Amino acid sequence: MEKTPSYFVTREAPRRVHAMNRHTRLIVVVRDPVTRAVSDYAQTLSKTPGLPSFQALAFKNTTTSSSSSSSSSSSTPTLPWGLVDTSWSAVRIGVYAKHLEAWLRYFPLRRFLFVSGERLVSDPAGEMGRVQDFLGLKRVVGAKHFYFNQTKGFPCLKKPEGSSRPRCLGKSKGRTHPPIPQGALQRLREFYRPFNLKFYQMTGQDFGWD
Ligand SMILES: Nc1ncnc2c1ncn2[C@@H]1O[C@H](COP(=O)(O)OS(=O)(=O)O)[C@@H](OP(=O)(O)O)[C@H]1O
Repeated sequence: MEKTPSYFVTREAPRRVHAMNRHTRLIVVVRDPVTRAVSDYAQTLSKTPGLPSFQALAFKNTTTSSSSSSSSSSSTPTLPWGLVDTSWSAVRIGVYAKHLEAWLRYFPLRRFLFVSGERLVSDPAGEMGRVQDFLGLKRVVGAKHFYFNQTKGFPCLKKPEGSSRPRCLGKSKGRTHPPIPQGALQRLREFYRPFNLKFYQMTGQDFGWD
């Protein structure tokens, strides 16, 4: 088993994984692409003080007002958040339908399991049940292995193997997200909507992100 999030969005990865073993089972954890973009930004921000704002990176030609500087009153006003900048990786990675398209050229859909990032938090045992079934394993990990840690705000493991103490994921998982203007989030939501719908169609699963 290997976990490398960037495989999903790396052009050469499907061909190489297929060449290595065409029977490979592929598990993809996906969450709302808007929240994912903010999470990605929060991670970069924690390592890069002075990083431009989320909206400066997510949109091309950002203006903060809907009135353009154009002297012509008949000209179309500039949209507050401009065009979404798909060259920014935090935005690009969330276009799941595009990435999946590349993988489906090499692997049939039955080789994939799509895990909902939201349900992994709200119902970790349920999602882990699906993972075990998909891998053809006996259901060993279940509800009794998890508890909700109020301080962390996430589920944690009761007792990992070889330890008598509970264990949560590290500080870099489940960070507080910086505040982002509502309008910017709304604009991104609109941008992702058609891609999300395509992704639901491709996978036969509705992740409920809209
Ligand atoms: N149990 C539990 N504990 C803590 N965090 C949890 C858990 N389950 C899922 N998550 C979510 O995992 C997000 C971080 O995972 P990443 O995919 O960014 O990890 S990685 O950097 O790719 O390894 C992290 O995203 P952020 O909340 O944005 O930090 C969490 O929301």
